[in-house]
Amino acid sequence: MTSAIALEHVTRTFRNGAGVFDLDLSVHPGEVVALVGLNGAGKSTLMRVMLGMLRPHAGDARLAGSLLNKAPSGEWRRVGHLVDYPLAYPELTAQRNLELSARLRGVVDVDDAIARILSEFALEEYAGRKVRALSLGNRQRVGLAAALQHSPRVIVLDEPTNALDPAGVIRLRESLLRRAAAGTAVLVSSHHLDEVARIAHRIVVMNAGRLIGSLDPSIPDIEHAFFETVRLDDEKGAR
Ligand SMILES: Nc1ncnc2c1ncn2[C@@H]1O[C@H](COP(=O)(O)OP(=O)(O)OP(=O)(O)O)[C@@H](O)[C@H]1O
Repeated sequence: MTSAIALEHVTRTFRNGAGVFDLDLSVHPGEVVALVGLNGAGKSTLMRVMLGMLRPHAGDARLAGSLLNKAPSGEWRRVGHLVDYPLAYPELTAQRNLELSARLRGVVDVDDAIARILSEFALEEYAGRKVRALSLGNRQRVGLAAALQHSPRVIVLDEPTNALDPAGVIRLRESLLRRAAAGTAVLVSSHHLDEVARIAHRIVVMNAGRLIGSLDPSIPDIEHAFFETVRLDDEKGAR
């Protein structure tokens, strides 16, 4: 099966020597892959390379089998992502922001898509408010709504539960599980190990810019397994 999105031997470093090194990672349609790692491990950098926001120094990034710079625009329209900050114009209302982002993605029935996503993320009462006047969590909900309203076939979310309240976390979990069950490929990073264990088919561990192994989401003490994996890798590096 062609990967929905993939990195092959990707390296991208920064001037200070940090970055990501020789990464291989594929996410297939219908699969939820969680990316976990300590602060600075390289999760956001990996996602930025995967989305074409950073050009790799070595290796290839692919979308639906095509190199990113050759992927048809129709494939890009089927990508939904939230990396870094929610992409919203603060002076416009939540509704207007969703409308603009839906049009950019070629959504046909914009009103219908917005009504659905507002309900999915319980944003109806905030639709008419300017984004700058929303709470952090509600701004995050608007960012997620903008990333998901066009029913993407590939979803990449960097720490999407940041600032969400428990109800928001549950809504997002249900949304991602439903989308994956319908064939969408999902890559999500998080520091909440128990939460990702609930939704991920695979949990991939990053440390110091490398992928160092995977964790079985069904194991009982996922936090212990995570720290043990990182500790063993650090010990190897120190030898
Ligand atoms: N633009 C940049 N210039 C220099 N170094 C950078 C840049 N972006 C990231 N880095 C470095 O690359 C490494 C990986 O950062 P990255 O943000 O990908 O980690 P992360 O796993 O997403 O961390 P966190 O969990 O804190 O969000 C870090 O050491 C970071 O300081």
